[in-house]
Amino acid sequence: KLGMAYRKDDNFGEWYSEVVVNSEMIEYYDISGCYILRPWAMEIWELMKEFFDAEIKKLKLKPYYFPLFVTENVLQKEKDHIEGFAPEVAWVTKSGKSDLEAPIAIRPTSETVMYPYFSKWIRSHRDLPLRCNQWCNVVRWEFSNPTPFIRSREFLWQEGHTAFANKEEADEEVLQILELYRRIYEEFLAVPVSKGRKSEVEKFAGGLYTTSVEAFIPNTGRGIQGATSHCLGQNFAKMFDITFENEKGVREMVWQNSWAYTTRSIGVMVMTHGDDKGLVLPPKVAPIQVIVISVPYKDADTTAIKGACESTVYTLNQSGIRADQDTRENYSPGWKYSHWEMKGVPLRIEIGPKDLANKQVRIVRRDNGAKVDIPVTNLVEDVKVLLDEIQKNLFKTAQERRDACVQVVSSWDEFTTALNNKRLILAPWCDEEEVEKDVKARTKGELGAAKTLCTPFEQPELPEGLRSDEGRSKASGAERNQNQA
Ligand SMILES: O=C1CCCN[C@@H]1CCCn1cnc2ccccc2c1=O
Repeated sequence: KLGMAYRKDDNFGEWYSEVVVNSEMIEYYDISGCYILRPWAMEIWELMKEFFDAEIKKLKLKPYYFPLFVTENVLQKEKDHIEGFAPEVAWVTKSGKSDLEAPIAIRPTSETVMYPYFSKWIRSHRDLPLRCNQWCNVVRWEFSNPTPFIRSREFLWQEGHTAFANKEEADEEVLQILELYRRIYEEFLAVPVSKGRKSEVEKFAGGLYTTSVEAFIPNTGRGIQGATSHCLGQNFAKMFDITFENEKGVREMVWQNSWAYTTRSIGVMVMTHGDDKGLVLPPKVAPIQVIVISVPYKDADTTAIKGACESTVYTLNQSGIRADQDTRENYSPGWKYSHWEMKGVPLRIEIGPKDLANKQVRIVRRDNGAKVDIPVTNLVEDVKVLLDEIQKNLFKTAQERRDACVQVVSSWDEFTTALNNKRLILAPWCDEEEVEKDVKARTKGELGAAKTLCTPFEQPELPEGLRSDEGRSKASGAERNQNQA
C-alpha cells in the first residue's frame, strides 16, 4: 500500500492512525486500547532508553524489577488519592476455572508495590538516599478514546522512585529529572516542551507538588503532558511508615520523589513531525538514518551498483551512522522512495550508473525534500552534517509552529476566543482551585473543557494590575485523562 489516504490538516485522527500503521510502528490488536509495538517503534524506544538510562546511572539510580501484581489491601493503602483512579485498575480474579481467594490488581503504577519494601530496607540515614528505577509496563483500563502511543490500556514507561533524608535533596532531584525529560523531548524527539509546575487541581493528588514538561499539538490545538516529576513530600512515608534514624538518633520520615516518561513520547513525536507522505523521524531517534537505494538502468551493471550500495552502507556504519540498503529487485526505485519516506528515514542515498561513473551519490532529505549530489570521498562528513541539520531544522520548525500558537491573554473574553482558536494560552493565574474548576466548567464545549497545563518556570513580564500571584499558567483545550503518568 503506497501513499496516505488522509491528509494531516484535513483528518488529523485518521491521518495519525494511518501513519503509525503504514510506517510499521504499530499493528492494531483485537483488544481495544491495546497495540502491538513493532520494531520501528521499539527501536525508537530503545534509543531513548539508552540515553535516559545512562544519564540516571550518573545520578546513582539502581535498576530494580518489582512484581506486576499488587494485593487489594496494599493498593487501598493510598485510598485518599486512589479513589479518583479506581475505575482504571485492572484485576485478576481467577486462575483457570477457580476463583482467587482475593482479587489481585495489575500495577497501574508501583508506589504501593514498592513502598512496603522501602519501609523494610530503610532503617538508618546510611540507607539514604535510596534510588530505584524500573523499566516496565503498566495497565490502566481507561475508557476514553484510545490512541496508539498517546492513550492505551497498557503502555511502557520507566518509573523512578527515590527517598532522601531531607526536602532539599528531593527538590533538587525533581528538577534534575525534569531536565532529562526536556532533553529527551527537545534533543532527541525534536519536540519543544514547556517546563513548569502543575496546579493543585492537576497535580498527582498523593504528592506534595508536580512538575512536568508540556508539549502542544497545533493540529488539535491541545496541550499534552510529556512527562512528570513529582515531589511526594512525606505523604507516602506516613502511609507506609518509611522512617530512618538520623545522625542524632532521632527517627524521621523520608522525603520522596517519583517520576516517569512513557511510550506516549513516541506518539507526540509522530504528531509533531509527520506529514502527508507519512512519518518524519528526527535522526537522533531514527532506527535507520540513511537508506541506500540502487537505481538500476536497463542494461547497467547492476552488480557494480549493488557493490557500491554495499560499500556505502559499510562506510557509513563504520562511522557510527545507522545505514541500511534496499536493493530488492522486485520493487521499483519509485516504490522504494515512497516506502522509506513513509517510514520517515531522514536521508535517502540513490546510486545509479551515472553516480557510479562520476564517483558521487545523490542524497535526498526527508524533512524538506532537498536533493544534493556529493562526491563519495566526502560521504561520511557530509552525511553527518546533513543529519545534524535535519535534527535542528525539525526542532526549529516545530518550535516556531508551537510559538505561533501561543496566545498571551489578560481577559476572559480573550481567553475564550483564544481557546476556540485552538491556541496555547498564556494567562495570568491566581492558582486557586475553585477558580480552576470554574474555568473548566465554563469552558465545557465541543473542543473539550480548558485544562491548565502548568505554570511555566520561565515567566514573561506581567503587566501591572493583572490578578496573579503565581505568574502565568499555560492552558489549552483539554484532552480528558491527559495524565498518562
Ligand atoms: O506519575 C507518576 C510517576 C511514576 C510513578 N507514579 C506517579 C503517579 C501516578 C499517579 N497515578 C496515575 N494513574 C493511576 C491509575 C490507577 C491507580 C493509581 C494511579 C496513580 O497513582
